[in-house]
Amino acid sequence: MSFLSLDGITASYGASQALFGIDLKLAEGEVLALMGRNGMGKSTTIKVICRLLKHSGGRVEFAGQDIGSLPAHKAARMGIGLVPEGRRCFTNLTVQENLYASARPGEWDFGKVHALFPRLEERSDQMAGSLSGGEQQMLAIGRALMTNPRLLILDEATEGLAPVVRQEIWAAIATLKKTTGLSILVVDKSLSELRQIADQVVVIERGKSVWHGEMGALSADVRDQYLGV
Ligand SMILES: Nc1ncnc2c1ncn2[C@@H]1O[C@H](COP(=O)(O)OP(=O)(O)OP(=O)(O)O)[C@@H](O)[C@H]1O
Repeated sequence: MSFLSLDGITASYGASQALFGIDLKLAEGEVLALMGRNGMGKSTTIKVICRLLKHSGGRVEFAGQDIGSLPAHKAARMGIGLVPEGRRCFTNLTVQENLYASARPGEWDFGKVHALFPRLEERSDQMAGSLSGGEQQMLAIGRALMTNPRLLILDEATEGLAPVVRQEIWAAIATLKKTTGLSILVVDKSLSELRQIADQVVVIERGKSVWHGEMGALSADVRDQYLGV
């Protein structure tokens, strides 16, 4: 049974329709890459999963439950942890306060987050707004982990970061895959890194899911047609 499943999801921003039929399945413990060119509907799909945007049609299930009528805070409480595009940490709180603010009981605590990102321990008392972009990204991931999610969603987690920092973030995601039973949904454009980590891929084109399958089966034709790589 799928841990997360979207079936025929449609959604709009006011009068402007952005999703025209998204189907997606993610099994427990797997990593799914959501791919597609700019503006195709990846972030909108994530908003529907996190209940930040109401869908107009279709069905969204998480952990065996229809979550279509839940508000965002209840979806979060069920175990959906989001690392949003643009990081969005509390810039006027310290690193430690940021982590504390999102903490919920479970195995993820300060110690585990610090072990994953030692830099966050070194910067504990520093204001989040004074961190580098990469450190803020680590903090955003740390914050999501402190909620003790069962599904971690990363929206463009490596965008705009220097190559060496991107590698640190990818290494942390690989560690999460290897050492936890977390299900992970990742939106990113770097195919070479996604290849190392994703089990499944869903490709979105103009608000519709047009291809899904195992990462190893993502052919050059599909890449040419939908990803432009
Ligand atoms: N708040 C909004 N109000 C109106 N339209 C929006 C809003 N957010 C996104 N859209 C539109 O919905 C469509 C899908 O956007 P979305 O951000 O989901 O794409 P994306 O695949 O995540 O793109 P990117 O890779 O550039 O982040 C686009 O046409 C976009 O212009």
